[in-house]
Amino acid sequence: MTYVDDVLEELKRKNPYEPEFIQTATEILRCLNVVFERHPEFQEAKILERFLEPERVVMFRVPWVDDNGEVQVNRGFRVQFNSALGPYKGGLRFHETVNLSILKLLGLEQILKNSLTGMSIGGAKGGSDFNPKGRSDAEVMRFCQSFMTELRNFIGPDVDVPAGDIGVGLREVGYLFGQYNRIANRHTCVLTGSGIEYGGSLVRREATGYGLIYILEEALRARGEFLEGKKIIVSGSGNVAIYAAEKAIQLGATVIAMSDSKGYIYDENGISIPFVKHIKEEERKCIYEYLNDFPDTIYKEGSYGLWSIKCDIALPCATQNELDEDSARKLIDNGVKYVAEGANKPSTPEATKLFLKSGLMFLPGKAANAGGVTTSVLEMAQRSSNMHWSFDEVDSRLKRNMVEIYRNIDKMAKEYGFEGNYVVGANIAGFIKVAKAMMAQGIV
Ligand SMILES: NC(=O)C1=CN([C@@H]2O[C@H](COP(=O)(O)OP(=O)(O)OC[C@H]3O[C@@H](n4cnc5c(N)ncnc54)[C@H](OP(=O)(O)O)[C@@H]3O)[C@@H](O)[C@H]2O)C=CC1
Ligand SMILES: N=C(CCC(=O)O)C(=O)O
Repeated sequence: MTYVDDVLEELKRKNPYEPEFIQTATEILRCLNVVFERHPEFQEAKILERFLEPERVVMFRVPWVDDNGEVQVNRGFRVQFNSALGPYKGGLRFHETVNLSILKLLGLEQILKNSLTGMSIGGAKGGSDFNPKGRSDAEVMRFCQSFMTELRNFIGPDVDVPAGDIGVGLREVGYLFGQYNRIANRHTCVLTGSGIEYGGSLVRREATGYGLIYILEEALRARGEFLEGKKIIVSGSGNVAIYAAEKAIQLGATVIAMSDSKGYIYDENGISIPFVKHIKEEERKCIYEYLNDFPDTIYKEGSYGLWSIKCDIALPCATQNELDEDSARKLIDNGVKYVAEGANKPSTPEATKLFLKSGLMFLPGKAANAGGVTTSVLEMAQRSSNMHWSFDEVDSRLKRNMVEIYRNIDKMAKEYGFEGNYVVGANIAGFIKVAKAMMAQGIV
């Protein structure tokens, strides 16, 4: 048994009811054995034991009243995982599946993702089991106001700066922002992904999706390949999926399928992103509505079948564990050459293992979807300096950062003898920077 094996066994014992957290911790730790061979000092200082224990977890009651006058009660969380590199930074997720295990998975991933950006930000994640889908604007507002009334005790520009994630878009960030300003009486950068008119940054809405394509484009370029003419399937049709599809099409690819939680649409000639935007961003409806304007499009219920469509590139942009081993096998058998994760941990460990074994180019989410948090930090920089950069200025900084992330994980993978394995490259590159910061700051 290695040091990592011992730590993992103890982690499973201490967290017996957190399968999602253990799943992602296992993947990360399996990449780190080689690090501890070169850095025995990390083991002496118990860096790994401290890295895997959140610095703080808050859980709180969120009472609110629905449009029928009925009292509702939800549960809110903020997992402030690691601040060795700077103030906590990470999204808020509103979805009925939210629980501590999933938020610790996301928080652990966020530490490494934020480290890979090269920016001075720690890792956190939060949210609630509240599902905004089907709720009126007034109900979403009342929920957000109640949620922020409690969360504001734990966040701040130099402490913890949340942002959006599943179920938390421009509308939700606006209500959260308004409530914070009202009760804290401070107009400060306490949330990113805000509206442009009240201090938000251009490109933040597009950033995760655009950044995914920028890092994919760099990986293709390194192989003498281009997006031009490639057929792409994208899971999800939310913020990340829409803007990944938009940028891929701008660069000459064809997006032939997209999904939501109810089903997927497929058109070999290409999906109209402006119409998907209209359905999802403006009307907040199901992707099935796409057939109203494009009746020849194929629609299938259930998002799972999406992965059986033949494509060159697969971009899972919906949610964790949406792409399992069977789906990975279908993609590989159909000749997929590139997989880049827009979502957080969308590929199961078995699917990831199969992708890596098959030799295709696989970019893990902690590197590939870091464009969102990168641009969140650009938003913080603009707000603190009361500047407002142009779209092109922010977009070029985003692109540069995604290229840098790719080069860093590629270099680290080679340095540790795992050339082309970007899961190892990302986990080692992200971890070493955090570990060195933790060593420098003593036993805290
Ligand atoms: N927003 C951001 O800044 C970032 C987000 N991410 C990650 O990207 C992913 C998508 O987030 P985002 O686009 O912001 O979220 P959105 O809420 O905007 O969109 C989520 C999309 O995924 C679909 N979806 C949600 N749950 C499931 C499910 N269980 N099965 C199938 N489809 C599902 C939704 O379908 P439906 O419309 O039917 O609900 C929707 O199309 C998440 O993993 C998130 O953590 C990563 C980095 C940054
Ligand atoms: N949801 C996000 C965005 C986090 C942020 O912009 O602070 C993520 O990186 O998963």
